[in-house]
Amino acid sequence: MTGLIAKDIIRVTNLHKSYSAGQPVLHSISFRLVEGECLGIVGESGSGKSTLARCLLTLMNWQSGEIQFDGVELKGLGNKKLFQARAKMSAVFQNPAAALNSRLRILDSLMEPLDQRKGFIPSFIKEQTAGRLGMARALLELVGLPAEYLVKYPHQLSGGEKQRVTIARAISTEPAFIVLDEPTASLDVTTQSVILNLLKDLQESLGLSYLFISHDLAAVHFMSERIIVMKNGLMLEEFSKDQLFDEQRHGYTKKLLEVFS
Ligand SMILES: Nc1ncnc2c1ncn2[C@@H]1O[C@H](COP(=O)(O)OP(=O)(O)OP(=O)(O)O)[C@@H](O)[C@H]1O
Repeated sequence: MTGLIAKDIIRVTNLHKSYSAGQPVLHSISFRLVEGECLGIVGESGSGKSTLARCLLTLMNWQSGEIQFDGVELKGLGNKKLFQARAKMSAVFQNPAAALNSRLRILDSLMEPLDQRKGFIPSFIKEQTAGRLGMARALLELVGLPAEYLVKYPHQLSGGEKQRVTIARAISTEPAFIVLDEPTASLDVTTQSVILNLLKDLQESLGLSYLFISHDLAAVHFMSERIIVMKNGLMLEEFSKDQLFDEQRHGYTKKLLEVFS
């Protein structure tokens, strides 16, 4: 990236959010996420990470502040523009079992986003004449699953395999950015590390932009170039990966470091 000015994919300015009449759960949140980077957000349970993710994905409203996505202010967008913005975002959540319809074969769950965008072929699929089945095979191959899995149902897959499918689905439309909200929290330790490595490899090979959310500082440090620490809806600090162990880190960050595995 030397010599090039990276483009902002997300620019959040002074974001405030509260649920109904309750206490604010996000206070004055401001940050940017640039194209091709992984920005990590870490904080204990209840710090507001998922609320922030849901605002960015336009799954909920916020009271004040701006969220620009790819240069477009998201608040107040009409249906058509909102649909266009959402088509350029995707997400992988904690529980892959809930993300896959138990009555659909993997082929149909995997292809849901592409089925809605007839004629779109992701540029990373080399065989441009592959057809629906060919694209599905290529997507599974990208996440290390064999083509036989296309005819299986979710209950026939392990948690890690299911999460591979949701990752393949999330990248299938070549989104401008992907929210990864605790994508390994429901997996055993070995599978967590395999999935994190897969996500990192995909980011590097396809130039993906990630917002990676976790309560696990070690995972955030592994995945991210920059890290934001949140507590009680506030951004306590933001720093680059190599500054995590600096003496000047906030006491709360140092506490999170104590459980660094
Ligand atoms: N739908 C809701 N209605 C009211 N309050 C909510 C709602 N969702 C979350 N909250 C509250 O907002 C605060 C932030 O929750 P949020 O889920 O964003 O935190 P988090 O950091 O993602 O936590 P976790 O790591 O446990 O998922 C919490 O106090 C939570 O109780």
